[in-house]
Amino acid sequence: MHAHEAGALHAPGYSAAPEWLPWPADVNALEPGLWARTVRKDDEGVLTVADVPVTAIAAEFGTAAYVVDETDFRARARDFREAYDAAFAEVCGGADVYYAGKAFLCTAVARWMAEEGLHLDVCSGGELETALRGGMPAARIGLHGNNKSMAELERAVEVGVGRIVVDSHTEIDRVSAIARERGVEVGVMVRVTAGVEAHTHEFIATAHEDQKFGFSLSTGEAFAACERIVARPGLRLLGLHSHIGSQIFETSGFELSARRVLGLHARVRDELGLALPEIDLGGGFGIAYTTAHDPMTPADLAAQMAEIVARECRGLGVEPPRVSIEPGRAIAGPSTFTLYEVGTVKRVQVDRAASRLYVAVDGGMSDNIRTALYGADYSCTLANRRSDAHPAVSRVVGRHCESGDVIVRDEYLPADVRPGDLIAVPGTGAYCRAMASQYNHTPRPPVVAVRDGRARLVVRRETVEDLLALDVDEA
Ligand SMILES: Cc1ncc(COP(=O)(O)O)c(C=O)c1O
Ligand SMILES: N[C@@H](CCCC[NH3+])C(=O)O
Repeated sequence: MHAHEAGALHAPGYSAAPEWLPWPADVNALEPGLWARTVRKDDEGVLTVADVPVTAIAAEFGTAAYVVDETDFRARARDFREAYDAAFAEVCGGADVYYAGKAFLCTAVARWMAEEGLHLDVCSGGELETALRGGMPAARIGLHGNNKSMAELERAVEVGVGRIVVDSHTEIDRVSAIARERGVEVGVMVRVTAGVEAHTHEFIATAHEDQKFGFSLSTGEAFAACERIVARPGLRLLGLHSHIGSQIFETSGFELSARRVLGLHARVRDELGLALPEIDLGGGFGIAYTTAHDPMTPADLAAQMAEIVARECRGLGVEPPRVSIEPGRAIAGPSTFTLYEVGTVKRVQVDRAASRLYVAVDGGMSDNIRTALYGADYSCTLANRRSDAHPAVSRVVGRHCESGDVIVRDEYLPADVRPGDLIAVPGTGAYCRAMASQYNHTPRPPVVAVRDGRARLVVRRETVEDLLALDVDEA
């Protein structure tokens, strides 16, 4: 609602809440489907994770803090691995799940993924080193990126990553040169732009034609890339790769991209005489940030995708290659909430009929840029007590020097929310710590992993000393 609309007529019961946000039956209750699996509220209304109260987490580690339910993170990874392996068993002997580390990666997470039997998709030298330090076997790592540096490519070949997903003709030549110099053979996949308009935010769609990723299928570039790889020494073409975008809820986009990419797979067989052993259908599976989202389970997704691949392969008369996928958000996202402390509360009149509570917390766009960047919606709850106050339309904002510094645009909080209260925002495991900045010289929050009644740091809080450590003092 804008100021110039202040004179508009409003129906009785009008409030500043958007239509999709339902009036809460109990403003203290946790919305099912938004929280990690060991998260509850105790009798006093205190949020707990794996039986550890957030009041204790705040006291020990401070706020703002990302709190990850390790059991949940691991279980989601395992659910994907088992569901895809089972669904694709008869189609192509099983499937591999590459956790997309860009969603959130630290040494501990790399270790969890190695232990849970997943593969890992990295997209930079930094992610590669983190994966290795976490004990992920190099053979289970895939390297992505539209502009990998020579140093990154050399390191990837040196440690023997399982695959490099090539994104340009220049890169094909670079990897070939590195392989030849080292006298090794490098497995590569071709990133294919399948020309699919994924139904998601423009900034996170990646398979339409007019963007930077991959080789276009429709112009013949993708086939040309395959020909080039086959002709270059030191390269082994493993297969084709397509990723259509992120936060996607329907399988129709995957169906279209699978059909097109498998069409190219058939052409490579027919014209180059090569039965490529693999295909990767990417990640992008959506999660529930609010009650407006209704994601599919990994089992349903896997079953639908297995049916799509089997049908398309039958139609093309090709032997189904081994399938892999790359979920990031769907594994990391729901496992984590961000814990903040309230600093100030303001009631702001949005027009003649309605007001909104502006609840300012000790974080903001530096620890969650997604609201400002994509217009993402989040939910939240009062985490340190229960309240009998009536629900008030609220907006959780940060402490940065921007009016767009919003974390949760629309939510009901108890009207008596006050300084010193704790607020928890679920669904912040993906692309929050990973995209965190030090804007306004704000040290980045720690990541606290909780499991079996014990909380521990897996990423410590940044300090002002960390921030200053990069400055070159010319005094
Ligand atoms: C190549 C590739 N694979 C996997 C992912 C993971 O996407 P998501 O976190 O939406 O599953 C991305 C990011 O969108 C990506 O670019
Ligand atoms: N960072 C984006 C998704 C892009 C994924 C990387 N290809 C998000 O927060 O939704």
